[in-house]
Amino acid sequence: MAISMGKGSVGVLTGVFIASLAVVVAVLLLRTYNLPELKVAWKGKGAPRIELEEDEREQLYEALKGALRIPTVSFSPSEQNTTALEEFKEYIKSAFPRVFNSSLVEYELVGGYSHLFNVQGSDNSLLPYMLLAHLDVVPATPEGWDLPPFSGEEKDGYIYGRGSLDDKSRVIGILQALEFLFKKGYKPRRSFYIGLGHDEEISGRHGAKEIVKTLETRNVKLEYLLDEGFGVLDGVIYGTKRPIALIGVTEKGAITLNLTVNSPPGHSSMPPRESSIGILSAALSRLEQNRLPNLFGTGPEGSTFEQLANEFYWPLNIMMANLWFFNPIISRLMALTPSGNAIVRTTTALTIVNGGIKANVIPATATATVNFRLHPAQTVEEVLNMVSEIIMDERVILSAIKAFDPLPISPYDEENFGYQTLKRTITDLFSVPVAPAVCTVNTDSRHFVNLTESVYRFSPVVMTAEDLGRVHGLNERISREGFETGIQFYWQLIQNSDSDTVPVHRHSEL
Ligand SMILES: CCCCCCCC/C=C\CCCCCCCC(=O)N[C@@H](CCC(N)=O)C(=O)O
Ligand SMILES: [Zn+2]
Ligand SMILES: [Zn+2]
Repeated sequence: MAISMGKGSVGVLTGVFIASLAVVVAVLLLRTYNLPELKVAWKGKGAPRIELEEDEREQLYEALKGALRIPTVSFSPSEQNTTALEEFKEYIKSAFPRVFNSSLVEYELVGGYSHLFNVQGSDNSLLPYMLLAHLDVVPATPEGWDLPPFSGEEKDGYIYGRGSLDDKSRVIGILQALEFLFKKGYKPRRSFYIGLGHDEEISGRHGAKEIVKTLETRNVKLEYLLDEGFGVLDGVIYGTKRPIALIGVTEKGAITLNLTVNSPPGHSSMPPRESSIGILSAALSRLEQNRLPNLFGTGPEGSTFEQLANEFYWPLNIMMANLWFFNPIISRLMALTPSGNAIVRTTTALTIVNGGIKANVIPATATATVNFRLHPAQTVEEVLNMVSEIIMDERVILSAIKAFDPLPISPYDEENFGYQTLKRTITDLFSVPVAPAVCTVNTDSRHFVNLTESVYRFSPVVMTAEDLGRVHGLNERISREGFETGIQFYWQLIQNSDSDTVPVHRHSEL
């Protein structure tokens, strides 16, 4: 039976369609332009800036350069340069005499080479907080560097060296800020700890974990903890109008999975139809081709982009403010770049492969290692199940040598003392918007979740995409100005943390 419509019905349908479209557009625009301003001004005064004399300024650069010259390299989980770790102990003692000799500081060595400082405040009713950093670095050879990686040399206003970003500038920055504070007669009201791990680059088992055990035996609870993170990102997030500070409120989980295939060895002149290397390669290829699902918006990354919506150029601002509508497009766009892809899903990285001993021998065994970084909405168990389904071959033996779930999401509401104190200090110093984010790499802070629910990751420096490539890469360096600003940050954060109340915003002035 044919359905016929009169001219009138068509007109009504068109009218309904146009009205619906208008409603959708109105909602999109309202949500975009009614977003609260990112608040960047605060009630009351924050800590004033440090005023440095010229000799003090030189002293802080020299302190960093000296630290960069000590090659505290973590080569592998079982090999560290312990001579350098010993030297580093003596170095910080001589570079920061006020910190080590103050009657307000209890200092102890933990796990052989890690350092724990307890700075006594005057008000025991306030929970202490903790600043965490690590003094070990990944290896570096001089090839490809403009200046040798362990020379601490300077060029065009930049101090070069392995660790100048990750993470010796924070180690030295925190100690230097405290040294200056003591020099000016500062006495903290709130107690705090400084923890300097010596094996973060190889999991923190003997450093950060031992610090945690030490504090746990003393029943210590923390108001908040701050460790390394991405910092103030300039031009890194596509489509943003100005630099953005991201505070890591969680970090991705991780699995290191070994794959092994055994098959009968033999002469290469009579190869089997399938060899251990062939079976393994097919499994690896399936893993790389079948990425785990795009989960954009199911973890705190949705909040990051919604909170930052006003910071994007048109039309991205409308899309970010309305993820309920544009999620399918944004999630696909994000997956196009490696850094965006790391945010939207559990990533799969093939990192080690081994097999074969001689050109005319069919090997008995082939092995590989795959490193997964887990999206906050997934667990180790779920990912391992998905991986087995993708490989679908019982000849491939799977064994997880390291696995942990994504870290809990730390609070970032207006009542949280740690988050708001950090946010205030960042906005006072850098005058940029601040948003919560997922940290896509792992840090020592993950060992501290039993001591506080408020674990944050933020490094006080402006980073471009090029700078991010220098972390663990070539020509790692920090500008003189960037380093000094970082010290300002800790100088102010320590004083702002003395407050017993949560900082309160007032309307944006930027
Ligand atoms: C005065 C202060 C100046 C501050 C300057 C700080 C500059 C830092 C800028 C960026 C740092 C980026 C942070 C990178 C963290 C990388 C962490 C990492 O690689 N973790 C490993 C952990 C490995 C493990 N075994 O656990 C990883 O995720 O693989
Ligand atoms: Zn680091
Ligand atoms: Zn590192």
